[in-house]
Amino acid sequence: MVKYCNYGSLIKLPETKAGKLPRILGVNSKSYSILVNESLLIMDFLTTSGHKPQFEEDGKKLIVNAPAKINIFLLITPRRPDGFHGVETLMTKISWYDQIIIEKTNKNDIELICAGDCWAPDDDTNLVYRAAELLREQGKLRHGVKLTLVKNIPAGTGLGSASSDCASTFLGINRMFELGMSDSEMQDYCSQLGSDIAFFIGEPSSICGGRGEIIIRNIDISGFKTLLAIPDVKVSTKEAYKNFVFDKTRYETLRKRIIPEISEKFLDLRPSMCANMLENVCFMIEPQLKHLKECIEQKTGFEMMVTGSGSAMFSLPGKKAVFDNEIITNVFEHCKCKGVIVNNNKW
Ligand SMILES: C[C@@](CO)(OP(=O)(O)O)[C@H](O)COP(=O)(O)OP(=O)(O)OC[C@H]1O[C@@H](n2ccc(N)nc2=O)[C@H](O)[C@@H]1O
Ligand SMILES: Nc1ncnc2c1ncn2[C@@H]1O[C@H](COP(=O)(O)OP(=O)(O)O)[C@@H](O)[C@H]1O
Repeated sequence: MVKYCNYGSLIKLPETKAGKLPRILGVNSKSYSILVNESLLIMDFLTTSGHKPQFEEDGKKLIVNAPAKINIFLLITPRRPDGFHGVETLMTKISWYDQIIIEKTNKNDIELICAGDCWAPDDDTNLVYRAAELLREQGKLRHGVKLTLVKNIPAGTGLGSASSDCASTFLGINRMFELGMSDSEMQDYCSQLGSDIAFFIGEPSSICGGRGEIIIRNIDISGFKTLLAIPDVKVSTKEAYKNFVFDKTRYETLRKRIIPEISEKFLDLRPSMCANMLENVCFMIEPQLKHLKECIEQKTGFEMMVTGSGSAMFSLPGKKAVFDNEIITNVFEHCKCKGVIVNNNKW
């Protein structure tokens, strides 16, 4: 069976034992094949992902598009008494989406189906399930609901897809069941389930503080295009924070450079606004990512930076730069990594 999708083509290999084969199985000039569970995924080295609306209706189904994010800057402060680190971050949503399809059912429970090219847990640890469960516990959701998660964005890449899926589930259930919850009510629920979930309820770009759950202010960012590198490696957020060592001098230097740059409400993003205090930890956990960054930078001339706790990286080459798809495809083929070109998300 071959399935075509924007992330690649999926060929089911029912006889194959997943653990016995290498991760990258073959490479040609436009694509490469890797083994995911028991399926062979044929990936184009470079794809583009365009803008989608937040909600789409399909008969009785509501489709919610859940955008990924990048952290333009991510400053981390020392561990707090509650075990979390403080953060100061500018997050912006991008035009690459998972989807949550919501349907009413007559059964008095929550059903979760995981579909799409990428893995997500298909049990009650999935943040899509947990959002619906929390609304049931709170007495807000009184119907049965079927939730189908179409997972296009790989987890553990710092693109926030699990968090976005969760926020989108609150938004979708609120809309479909006419619960009348305000954004701030939903953001309170989001904060109970994770640190950077509340951001996805709100505006396209925000500076967030606290452990990530406090939206300090929204910022209008002018349209941008960014090149994402999506390595075939995951980095756990928990592991990244566990290994983080606070460097006061570095924090103060970065803060002095970045904060004056973002004093205005309307911003043209520039590479000088980018910094990520988790990048070194990410490279310590997965050293091949540092080599990958160097490889892409050397071949494209674009500076790449890790988003969140990694493993994905992005480049902001500036307004006038043009991405030459053929050159980038060659670079990603050489560096054995997937690239996605995306825009800013408009909502
Ligand atoms: C690093 C960031 C940057 O935007 O994004 P991702 O890389 O995950 O996308 C976020 O801070 C991630 O937020 P989120 O993914 O919601 O993390 P959570 O589920 O709340 O936390 C997972 C674990 O990371 C640690 N953690 C998380 C946030 C924080 N401010 N300090 C921490 O020490 C805690 O050990 C926690 O148990
Ligand atoms: N809807 C979901 N999609 C993917 N992963 C999920 C989802 N819900 C819960 N998870 C869990 O969250 C982990 C990914 O979280 P995290 O590392 O913070 O992601 P990211 O770095 O991509 O933002 C997964 O390994 C998985 O255990």
